[in-house]
Amino acid sequence: MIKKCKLAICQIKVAEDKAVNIKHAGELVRQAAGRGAQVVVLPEMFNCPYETHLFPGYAETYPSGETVQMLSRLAAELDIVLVGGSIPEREKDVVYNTCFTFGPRGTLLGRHRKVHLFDVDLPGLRVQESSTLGPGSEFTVIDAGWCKIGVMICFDVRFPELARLLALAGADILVVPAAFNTVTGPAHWDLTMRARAVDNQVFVAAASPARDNQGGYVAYGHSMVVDPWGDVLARAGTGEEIIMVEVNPEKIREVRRRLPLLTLRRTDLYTINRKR
Ligand SMILES: NC(=O)CCC(=O)C(=O)O
Repeated sequence: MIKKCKLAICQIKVAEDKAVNIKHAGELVRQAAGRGAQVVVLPEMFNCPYETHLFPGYAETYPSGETVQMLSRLAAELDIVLVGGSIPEREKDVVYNTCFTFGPRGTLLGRHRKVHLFDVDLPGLRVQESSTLGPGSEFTVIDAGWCKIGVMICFDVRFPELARLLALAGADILVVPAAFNTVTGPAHWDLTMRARAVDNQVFVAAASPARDNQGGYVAYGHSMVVDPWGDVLARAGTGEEIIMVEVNPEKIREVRRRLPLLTLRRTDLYTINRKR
């Protein structure tokens, strides 16, 4: 079962230069660990501007890629669980939007490839992730020692089915490296993160890049941690920031004992039988 732990989110500004991004992410992770964080989370595409046409050029392979090497080294050196946001990852001819999580010995604890690609056509926002990315096809729950972490990458969080699967598989915290934007963020960021927490009575930790108004895609910011009751424990502004909370397992137990949603489900009714 989950133990008390300190979790930090590094809301970092992403630049064009991959090497600069890797170095800068390392500096913020170091700061978070220096403040006592045992679990540190980075945002979606933290080593690459969120521009779909750039993903293949920034992509790297596991385990030789420079970003994954840095994440593994840093997790070992700082003795932390490092949820490495996401990066473009290449395997054979396919590029994935992938989150690598490393443990205190620098070993890979889990790899989540974004399952739901962000293909949308909204007023002021057209994105087609599937033009350069392939979708993952597995769900990911990581035993991180302190807690079990279910990983979803950004758009994945809009699909309650995935969050429910992760919770039923034992996740205590849904960690969401994300890059919502200034179109959908104001309408749905808080709502969606809080909804997944309340539905599943888990913690949700959502990590965004800092906002860069000069960028082609303007990230929303406002990284946040929500508790199993839906209360927001910490919320960043739009600039660079580290937010930190203590995750207390008692909160999951208390909320589930008083309001036993997961045990009161009527799973006997939840299949559609079409009668002709
Ligand atoms: N990078 C993403 O998946 C963005 C998802 C998003 O902004 C949303 O509204 O959903």
